[in-house]
Amino acid sequence: MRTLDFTKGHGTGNDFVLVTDPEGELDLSSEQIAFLCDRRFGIGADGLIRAVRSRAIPEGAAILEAEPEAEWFMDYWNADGTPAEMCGNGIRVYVHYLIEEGLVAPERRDTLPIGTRAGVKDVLPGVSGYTVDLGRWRLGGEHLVAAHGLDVARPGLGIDLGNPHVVTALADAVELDGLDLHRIPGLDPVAEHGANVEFVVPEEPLIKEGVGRIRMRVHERGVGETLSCGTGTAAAALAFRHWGGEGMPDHWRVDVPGGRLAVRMFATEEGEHVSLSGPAELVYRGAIELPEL
Ligand SMILES: N[C@@H](CCC[C@H](N)C(=O)O)C(=O)O
Repeated sequence: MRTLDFTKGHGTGNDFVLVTDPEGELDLSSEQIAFLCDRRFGIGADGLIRAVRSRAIPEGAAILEAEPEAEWFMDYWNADGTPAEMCGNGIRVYVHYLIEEGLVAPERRDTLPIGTRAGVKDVLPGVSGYTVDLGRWRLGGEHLVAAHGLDVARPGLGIDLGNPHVVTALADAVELDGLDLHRIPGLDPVAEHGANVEFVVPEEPLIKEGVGRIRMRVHERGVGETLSCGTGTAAAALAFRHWGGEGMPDHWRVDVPGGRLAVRMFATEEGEHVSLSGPAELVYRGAIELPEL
């Protein structure tokens, strides 16, 4: 058995095990990752983030050719041991971790470019949290979404933020609170690579002082229901703006069971980007015996 040092962190209750592996020497299997994320037998988390230098992981080495500044790569794994392209809460926690561990130099504390499987994302440390530019997004197809607690399947809109989402609007808070997300929502048609499924309702009023306000619950691909999903909140805000049409704001406040996140859409030379702002916390450090699974 090996001993693995780890740090536990979260962003609005979406929690992660973080491990440092600068030279890419830690060969964690999917089973070991699922063990570490298990809340009864392991540490417990929604996902695992390996801090690895971009040059030490094949996906990162490819990124470095275009973005030599992206020294660090967020190697993100869901709790079931499957890799994911992006994590909006995880990347804020990851940058906080890099800073606290002294893995990035103080003069690099402006915008930090981070390699991910969904390309390089710029993260900006702020006074009360971090803002990540999630980059370009794409509208996808329509699905019918079935979930326990809903009488009939509802329409859902596919949105790609590097990772896949399907967003469904519900009638009201009673319907949202009545959902049982222990079981995976059904999608028709099925999403080719699976999807994170967001259920959303408007707050009353929907728009206040130029800010759109919605509430969301999520079933994450590879995890189950989580207290928050950063890319999911961006997808939910984008879907609501799309459905609302003219007059919808570019600033959104999204309440999730674990807290509150801010989403903003803004123009860039390459087209519209969407950003996500919110807190990042590190809560404890420890060491665990890692079984050879
Ligand atoms: N919680 C994350 C998303 C993590 C990955 C997701 N489960 C997937 O498989 O795409 C977030 O904050 O964005």
